[in-house]
Amino acid sequence: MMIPEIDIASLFDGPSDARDLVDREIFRAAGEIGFMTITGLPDDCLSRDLRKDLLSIFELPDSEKRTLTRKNFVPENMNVYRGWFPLQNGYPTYKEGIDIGADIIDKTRVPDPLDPLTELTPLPDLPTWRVAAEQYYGAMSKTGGALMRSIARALSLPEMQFDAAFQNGTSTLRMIHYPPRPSESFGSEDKDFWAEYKGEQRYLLGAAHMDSGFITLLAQDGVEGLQAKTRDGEWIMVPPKEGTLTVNFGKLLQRWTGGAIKATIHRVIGNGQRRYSVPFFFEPSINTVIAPLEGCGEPFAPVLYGDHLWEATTGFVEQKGIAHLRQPKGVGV
Ligand SMILES: O=C(O)CCC(=O)C(=O)O
Ligand SMILES: [Fe+2]
Repeated sequence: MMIPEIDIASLFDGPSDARDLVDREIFRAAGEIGFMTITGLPDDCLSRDLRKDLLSIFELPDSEKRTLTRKNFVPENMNVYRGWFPLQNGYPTYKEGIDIGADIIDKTRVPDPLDPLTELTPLPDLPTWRVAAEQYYGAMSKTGGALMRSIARALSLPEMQFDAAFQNGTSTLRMIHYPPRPSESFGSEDKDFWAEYKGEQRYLLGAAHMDSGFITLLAQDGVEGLQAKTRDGEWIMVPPKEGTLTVNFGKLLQRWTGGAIKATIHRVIGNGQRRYSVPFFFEPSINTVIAPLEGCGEPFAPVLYGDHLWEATTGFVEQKGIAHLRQPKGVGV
C-alpha cells in the first residue's frame, strides 16, 4: 500500500473542482492508510534553510537545554507541560526535544496558574531559531486550518464547523532528535524495544501510538524511520521526501467524528543513523466542548478538549510523572 501524495494548493483558494477533488483525496487517505504526503504549502515553509534554522536548537549547550527542561526532569524549573524533554533510558521511545505552544506567536496569552496546559513556553535566547519557529508555527496553523475545512466539507458539515474552536488553539510545535541508541538505553525486558523490518531486527526510537490532537503535520529531515500500521496490522514505511509534509489523523478527530475518521497508529524505528523530525500537532482551544457533530459517526458523551488532551498526553514518556498536576474540569451542565 502506498502513501498518497496530494497537492493541497487549491485548499487555500475558494471553491473549485480542483478543491473538491483534493477534499475527496484527503478523505480517502484518512479512511484507508491514515497517512498522506502533502505539497503545495504556503510561505515557502518547507525550505531546507528554514528547517536547518529550526533544528539549530539542538546545538544548544546542555546547560542551556537544562534551563528549558520540564520540572519532572529538573526539579528547580517551573515548567511542566512546555519546554525541553531529555533522553530517557529504559523505554521503547528514545528521543529529546522541545514542545512549543501558541504563545510563540500570540503574545496575548496569559497563563492560568491552576492549569498547566496554559503554561508559557520557556524559549532559548537564539534569535535566528526564534524567527524560524514563529514563521513555521504560523505556516502550520494556516495549513492545519485549510485541512480542517477540507475535512469538514468531506464530512458534509459546514466548512467553518471547527473554526471557532481553533480561534484560541493550543497546537504544539515539537522538535525531535533521535540519536542512535546506546546499549544502556535498553531496559532489561528487551522484547518491547525491537521491530522486524525486511528480515532484520531494528530498535525502536518511538513506541507505537496515536497522536492526541486533530491532525499532525510532520516534517521529516531525510532519514527514514516512521512507520504506519495498516488496517491489516502490517507496518509500512512512510518515507521522507524533500519539499513535502507527512500528515496523519489524531485521537481528537476520531473522537469528535464519532469514529467516522480513525486515528492513525504509527511508530519510529532506527537504522543506526541520527534522525530529526518536526511534528506540529494541530489542536483547538482547551476550552472547546467536543460534542457529537450533526449526522457524523456514533454518539458519545461530550468532553472538554483540555481534559482529553491531558489524559492522552500524560500517557507518553516525555510527559512522565505529571498526570496528577491537573484535574479534569468536565463540560459543566
Ligand atoms: O519522528 C517522527 O517521524 C514521528 C514523531 C511522532 O510520531 C510524534 O512525535 O508523535
Ligand atoms: Fe506521533
